[in-house]
Amino acid sequence: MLLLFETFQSPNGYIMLSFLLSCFIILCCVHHHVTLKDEEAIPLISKYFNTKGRYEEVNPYLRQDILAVNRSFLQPPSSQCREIHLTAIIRHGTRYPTAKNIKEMQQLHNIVLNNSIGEHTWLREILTQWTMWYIEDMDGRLVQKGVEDLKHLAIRLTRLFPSMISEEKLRGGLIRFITSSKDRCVNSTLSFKAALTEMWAIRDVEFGYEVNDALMRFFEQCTRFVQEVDKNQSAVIDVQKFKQGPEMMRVQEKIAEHLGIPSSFITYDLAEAAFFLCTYEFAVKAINSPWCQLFDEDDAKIIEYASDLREFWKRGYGHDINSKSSCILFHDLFSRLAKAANENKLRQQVSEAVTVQIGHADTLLPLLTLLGFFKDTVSLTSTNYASQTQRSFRTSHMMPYAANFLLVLYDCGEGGIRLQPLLNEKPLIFPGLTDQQVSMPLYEDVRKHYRDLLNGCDFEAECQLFNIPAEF
Ligand SMILES: O=P(O)(O)O[C@H]1[C@H](OP(=O)(O)O)[C@@H](OP(=O)(O)O)[C@H](O)[C@@H](O)[C@H]1OP(=O)(O)O
Repeated sequence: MLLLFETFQSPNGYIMLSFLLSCFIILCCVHHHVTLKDEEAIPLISKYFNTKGRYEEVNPYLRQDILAVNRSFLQPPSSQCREIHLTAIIRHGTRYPTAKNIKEMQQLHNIVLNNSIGEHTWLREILTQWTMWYIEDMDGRLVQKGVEDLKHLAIRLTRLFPSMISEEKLRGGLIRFITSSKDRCVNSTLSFKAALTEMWAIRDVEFGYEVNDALMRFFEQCTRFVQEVDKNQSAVIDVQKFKQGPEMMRVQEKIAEHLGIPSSFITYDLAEAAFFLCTYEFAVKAINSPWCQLFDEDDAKIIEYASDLREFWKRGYGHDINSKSSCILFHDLFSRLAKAANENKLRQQVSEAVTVQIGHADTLLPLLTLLGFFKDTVSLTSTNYASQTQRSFRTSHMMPYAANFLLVLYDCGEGGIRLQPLLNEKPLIFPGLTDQQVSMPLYEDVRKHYRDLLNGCDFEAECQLFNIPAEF
């Protein structure tokens, strides 16, 4: 220490010390700038992006390491537990806006560019320099980020469940892929499979997939849902009322003020289009777009609620048929669990170890609702926004791009057969199941809990237009 002190006492020592000090300061600045830059890249309102949100905002630890996993979440009750079946129902990855939304974006941008409307504010000046690059042909197609979303998810799931999603099981034909026919889902399926074949350098075998819209797009085939909800404006009357209500009117006025445009020009749809431009510029291009400057946190929470209100009444607890339209997927899931449990009981190889099903937010939300997840004590309505700020039914937390609902069946030996649900790689507790202590209840207890659905929930009966109660 004395020698070191003496060294720095010398003229050369001072030069060395100042050099080391300046290196340290530069490194701190670079680190701070990089961190700041990273933070600056993330819109402050990104946690309110509903189904237009990135997966990384639901699991922020992935921003530092996209392949990070936390096996401690799995918590099997004992070391005897081994996985015997895994079903993963996954929403496609990041996509372009739909044609419907692109039209609204174009309409908004044309108003911003029209010098004969209102006057120019500094933000409007910036937005007139922004190039409208979305075209209707994009129409919801998967983007490169969406390919990466599914590849990274596939790799994380092999790390979380190495005995299930494995080269041996893939080569053994024990992993099955089912997808919606939509381009974004098919390409998400191909991305998930490509991650596995690339990781294991499998070039000699092609692994197929099944297109099954009856399962993955059941909402289109449930006649009663289509007639009574999807095509029935009165089924979402609360959404319409909220869109015309005081909270949204204020958001639209603030957007108009920011743009120097008369508020009469900024309808709900154009306000939503501005919000979507912010979400897509971030999700697709990782840009904190000037469009995001049109909203503060309060505005974003209001627009988030409007979207949740729509999903609640169209895909969630608002109408019973919303969840009953997913009966076909529910029975498909539980019949596969029953088959795996039986094969395991007979000491046979489980013929379908892993099932990967790729669909939409509209696939997952009704199923989660049918199972009772994320249910609030009070319905979301057009008049209780203020009291619903802590609601469970919040698609920004549930349903980002690449959202995934997993059901993992375990054989725990003397601990019995157990079933663990996970959403977005985090464990869920089956709602209303008595033994809340374990995150992994007995499979039989889960079946007892859902026995009414298992014995009923008949898709044909539920979805026929004149729904005659089953007992007749
Ligand atoms: O508001 P858009 O047109 O984006 O709505 C899409 C759905 O997107 P989401 O509301 O879930 O963000 C899209 O669901 P996705 O999971 O496939 O992205 C759905 O397939 C599409 O038909 C649009 O739903 P809509 O209810 O028909 O507007």
